[in-house]
Amino acid sequence: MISVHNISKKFGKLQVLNDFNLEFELGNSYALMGPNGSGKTTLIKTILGMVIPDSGDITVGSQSIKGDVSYRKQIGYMPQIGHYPANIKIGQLFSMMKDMRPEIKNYDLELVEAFGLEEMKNKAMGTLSGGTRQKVSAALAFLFHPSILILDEPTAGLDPIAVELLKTKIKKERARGKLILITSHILSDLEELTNRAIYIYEGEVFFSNTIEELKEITGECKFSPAIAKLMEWTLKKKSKKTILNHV
Ligand SMILES: Nc1ncnc2c1ncn2[C@@H]1O[C@H](COP(=O)(O)OP(=O)(O)OP(=O)(O)O)[C@@H](O)[C@H]1O
Repeated sequence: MISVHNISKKFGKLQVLNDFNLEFELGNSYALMGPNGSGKTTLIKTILGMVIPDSGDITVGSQSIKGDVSYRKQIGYMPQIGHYPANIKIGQLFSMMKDMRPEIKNYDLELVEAFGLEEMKNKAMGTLSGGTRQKVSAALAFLFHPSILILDEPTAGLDPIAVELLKTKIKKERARGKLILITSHILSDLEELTNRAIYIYEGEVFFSNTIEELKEITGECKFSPAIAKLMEWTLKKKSKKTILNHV
């Protein structure tokens, strides 16, 4: 469904993505992991066309993302931090989004209802708490029944009740055969929500396979120690590089 072919991206001298090749299929849920600053958000923004890669191509369905942006209609995106005009009210924001997709008559309002956003429709976005703003971002991501959901740290800043509501919704959509891509540093959430793991480190894809395979190659039967071992391996790789650089 999404094919990432030989994508590279530098910011100044920093090589953030170095020749990335990844395949994302419908019906799978992907945990995108890596240390802070390893390029997770950059990869997501490249898929969304918000960051232009230096080389390579991405296809969504059979459509290249270069040029025609209509592929984005298939994607629901929940950003790490949602930026909205301060004066716009929650209700107005949803109306505006609906006006942008007049062809869609049937909305997914499950999260709007679960989070009680209808009752807050007259509150201005600029007055909302961080968590409420996250609830709005989550509800917008699901609004048009997209077949692909890209969720950048979706549970960060949400209270425990909202976290459970959102996780239930993500699992429901996964069961419906959607493609879900999640970044998070909360391993228990990733273990619960995903079946495939991608670990990126220093601009490269260090691991991309099923969580079962991850457990097998690390010799760990639980997700969290398996990730810890992957991280150890990346650090060893780093120290080996450092030693070689000093020779
Ligand atoms: N527009 C930009 N201009 C310059 N540097 C950038 C830009 N966007 C990202 N970077 C840099 O690229 C690197 C990767 O950032 P990115 O946000 O993709 O990391 P991340 O893996 O999502 O991190 P985190 O886990 O902290 O959210 C960082 O060093 C960041 O400072």
